[in-house]
Amino acid sequence: MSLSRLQQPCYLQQCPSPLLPSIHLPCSFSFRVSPCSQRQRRLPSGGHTSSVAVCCSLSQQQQQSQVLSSVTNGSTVSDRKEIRFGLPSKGRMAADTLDLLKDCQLSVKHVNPRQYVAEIPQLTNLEVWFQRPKDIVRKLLSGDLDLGIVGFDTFSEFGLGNKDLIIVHDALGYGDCHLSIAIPKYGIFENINSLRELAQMPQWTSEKPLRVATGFNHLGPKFMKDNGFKHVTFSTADGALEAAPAMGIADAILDLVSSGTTLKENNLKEIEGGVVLESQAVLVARRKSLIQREDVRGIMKEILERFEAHLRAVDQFTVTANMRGSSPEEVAARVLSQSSLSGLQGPTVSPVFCKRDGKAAPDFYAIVICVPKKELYESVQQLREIGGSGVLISPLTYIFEEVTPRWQELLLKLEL
Ligand SMILES: Nc1ncnc2c1ncn2[C@@H]1O[C@H](COP(=O)(O)OP(=O)(O)OP(=O)(O)O)[C@@H](O)[C@H]1O
Ligand SMILES: O=P(O)(O)OC[C@H]1O[C@H](OP(=O)(O)OP(=O)(O)O)[C@H](O)[C@@H]1O
Ligand SMILES: [Mg+2]
Repeated sequence: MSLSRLQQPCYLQQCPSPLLPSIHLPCSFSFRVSPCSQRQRRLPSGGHTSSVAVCCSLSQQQQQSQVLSSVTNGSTVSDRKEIRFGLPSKGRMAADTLDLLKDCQLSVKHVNPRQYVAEIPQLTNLEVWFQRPKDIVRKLLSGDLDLGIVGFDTFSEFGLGNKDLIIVHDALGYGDCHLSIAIPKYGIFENINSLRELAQMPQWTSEKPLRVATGFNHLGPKFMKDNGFKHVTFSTADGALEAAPAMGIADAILDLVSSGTTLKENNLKEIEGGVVLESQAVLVARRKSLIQREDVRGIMKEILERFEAHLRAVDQFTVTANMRGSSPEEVAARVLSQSSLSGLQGPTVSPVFCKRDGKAAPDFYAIVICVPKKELYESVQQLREIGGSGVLISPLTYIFEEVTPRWQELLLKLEL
């Protein structure tokens, strides 16, 4: 891997309009695209990138899409040969992402936490780039990354529904949270318990709109508009949004919730119909990379198969038990009569031979089944009821199916 051949990444910066922190719908933003290096960057065509400034009255989404498509359709996509995988550099997603890869025998070799490039020795020609989640999405759009792992919320907020981004695995099993609107429990909101009631409050007028604080400047306005809010303004901040109502800066907030503790501690409540989306970590890819490069598809398939096999296994135990019986069929029928013992594809029943009258004869049968972890005790009880003994429980690491369902779905999405 030659790092000297790597392009300097291109930063897409979102510059709040002078109106901020109060953004009125339709939001007005300006965006600047500039190379991160001081020098101008040579393009494969021999041209140079230059700063692009967009500042017009288009909606935020239209503006962002326009800038992003000029980046994507333009010339930032290099003819590099490496495959680039973006992983969260810090925050909630970082450690769990590395753990998942490790559990799938794809450990990331990362010598120094301040170094942003690493490798997965099992996957040749793959570079891991550690980036902030929102930058992973932006760099997938600009073609500077091919694959990535981010939260679905970040994917939706910064991906803007762009068709060049594909979700390859939508449930990696960590980073669970939801994006939700929350209002104070007190004052004029005391008896407001649904989004409908909030929208119908007579207090909101064009002179005095509902003020929402959010870091989700794309999803927030879209959600409120889709839900019939006419008089609403948005302000933004990088964190601690829950303070905004008590500070008198906002009436409501739209932010991520997982345990709900931050809302509770700040005297805020969620309301019926107020969930914008449910989120967890997702594996994403750039459509063009998958379509144009067989090697990207190959690596994607391997990562996806390992993820699927591991995530399918992680909630299951292997259960082995001995049962007396007259034949494998009779033992199987007894096992299948129990709701918690049907396993993934029915039980494996093997004769256990012992010596009887000088001959080897099946005396009892060993059964092997997979049971969901949360049904373990129930399964053991059912096994005992049908004559099972010597029950052994062991963890399950992978379940590889004949075909990987999400890979089949991906090929369909790619029309390949
Ligand atoms: N309670 C939670 N609050 C925020 N994010 C959560 C929560 N639970 C899970 N997540 C997930 O973690 C991600 C946030 O991670 P992190 O805080 O590192 O990123 P960020 O806030 O987008 O980055 P930055 O701090 O650089 O702005 C979210 O996008 C979401 O997918
Ligand atoms: O439901 P909970 O489990 O309480 O989690 C929700 C809180 O966590 C996040 O904030 P974070 O901790 O990232 O701090 P920040 O707001 O300063 O970014 C999020 O923005 C909420 O404030
Ligand atoms: Mg954060």
